[in-house]
Amino acid sequence: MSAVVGTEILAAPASFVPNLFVTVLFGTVTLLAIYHFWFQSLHYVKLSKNIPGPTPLPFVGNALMAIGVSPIEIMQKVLDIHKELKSDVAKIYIGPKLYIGLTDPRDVELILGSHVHLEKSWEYKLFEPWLGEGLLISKGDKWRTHRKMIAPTFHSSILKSFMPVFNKNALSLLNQLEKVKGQIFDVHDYMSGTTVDILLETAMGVKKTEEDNTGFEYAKAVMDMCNILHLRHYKVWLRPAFIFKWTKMASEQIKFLEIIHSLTRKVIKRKKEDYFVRVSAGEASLYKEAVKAEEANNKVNEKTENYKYIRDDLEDIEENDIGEKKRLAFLDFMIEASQTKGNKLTDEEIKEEVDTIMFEGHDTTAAGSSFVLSLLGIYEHIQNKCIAELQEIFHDDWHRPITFSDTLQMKYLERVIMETLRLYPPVPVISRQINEDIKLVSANYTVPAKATVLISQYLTHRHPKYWKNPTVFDPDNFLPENCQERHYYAYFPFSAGPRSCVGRKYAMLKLKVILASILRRYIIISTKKEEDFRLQGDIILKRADGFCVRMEERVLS
Ligand code: HEM
Repeated sequence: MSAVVGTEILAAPASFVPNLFVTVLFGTVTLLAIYHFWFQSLHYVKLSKNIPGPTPLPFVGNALMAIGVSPIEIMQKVLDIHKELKSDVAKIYIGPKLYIGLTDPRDVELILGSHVHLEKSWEYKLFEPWLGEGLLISKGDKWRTHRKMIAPTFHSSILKSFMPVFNKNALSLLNQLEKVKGQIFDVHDYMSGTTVDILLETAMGVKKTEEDNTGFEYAKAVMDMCNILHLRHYKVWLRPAFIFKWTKMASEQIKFLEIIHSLTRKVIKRKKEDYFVRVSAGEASLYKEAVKAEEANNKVNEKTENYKYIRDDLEDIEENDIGEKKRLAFLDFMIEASQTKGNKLTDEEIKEEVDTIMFEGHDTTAAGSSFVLSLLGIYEHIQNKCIAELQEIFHDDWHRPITFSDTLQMKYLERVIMETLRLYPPVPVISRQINEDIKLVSANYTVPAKATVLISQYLTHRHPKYWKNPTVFDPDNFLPENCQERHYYAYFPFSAGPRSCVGRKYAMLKLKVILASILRRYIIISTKKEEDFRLQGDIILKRADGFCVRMEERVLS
């Protein structure tokens, strides 16, 4: 009896297992089929069906291609996919989220030139613990009002007054470089520290003390933060906060943000103290005059806006310049604005904008100048042309401070910088959230609402249809006669249109002073060829192999 019972008991699971297996299999297939039909019925999926791209898997899309891939490899992987697809429009899915890459300038213009597609994509949200809702990320009215306040604080009339600070810091940089003369070293470390110091003294109006090493520490923390954000961008499983918080990176992020924010807090505190000292000494507020000047300026802009196609709001501000002396530098303006009755600028908003300007203003120029030096070290004939131009400008007075009008004569150096930013754009990709369908120009495709558009300066700047020898470093690409016929959106290292970089004139001026100062003192020699550069696009484009150069004293004949 017991044996029979035992047999019955044992026999039951044997027939039950296949049933369970079939049920689970059937259930899974049904769920997949429902998901598939639901997914295929989505507006953005239907509309983007014919756009080429790697085949996505259900649920995860193409996200798995990031598994085990290092930050250096991911850039190469994306470039390989682009090469394989041979298309100016390409799609990729991360889970159910659709990303569309555009490389043709005519399509790029539809996005960047528009006053509608201004919203940054979700990926920028990962910056929020660092930059809050600063200008880079904010949207709607907040972005518009802050942009109107901040853009004029980088106007040429203010930039001219920064020349002594640029010169002083360039000299201090030369003295630091003296210590590594004749050795192979990573020039990026020096460019980072110097650009932070310059930003603090110009845009923030805070003097650095000799023993202060915050510039270097800050720059290092920014680089480490960028590494984390980049990893979270492409390893999408690290995106959700509830997963990220259990990783080692989360505790590191807290440490890096403390270094970054303690500098910005210190800067704002010092500046506020200065302000109250000035006010208690009975000095008049410069803010009201500055606002009056800006309002008059904006009225002129409103009048022109109706009939003039505006490519870039900064151009407009330049054209309608008034009130040379009335403008205030960035942080002076923000502090004065916050203290003026009726102004709604809060302390938190000031902090967000200071963090944004400090980040955008230093890492980009540090990378840009390091690429210029690497390239000049490789192409000796181009470096010699720069020297010939500098000799024309400075004649026998080779060591005197550089003036604003000298920089206007540095046409060849300007072309070298522009060509460097073409091949190695410090911001290699930008993205936008699309909220309505956009019919493209380059091909018969529509970017559907809800897609995220990726626009890569790196790829468009090397587009063979728009550049003669796309991968050859040739500053003559920017001779006026060679620019005339080229599409305006074939080159946009500073982005373009209403959301373009507010600091681009500042950046160009600073780069000219720093680079001309280095070239006057040193011969630059690179230890590697361009094809040996190992690029890493972690938010800001860098050389993963380091920006290694050697500098020797220049003896002029
Ligand atoms: C070579 C140097 C620089 C390059 C290549 C560069 C590039 C860019 C690019 C591509 C954008 C658009 C980013 C996006 O849409 O995601 C941008 C935005 C911005 N940049 Fe720069 N930048 C440089 C220097 C600077 C400097 C020196 C400052 C300030 C001192 C600055 C401040 C900003 C700000 C505040 C924005 C956000 C503008 C907005 O969304 O309205 N940048 N920059």
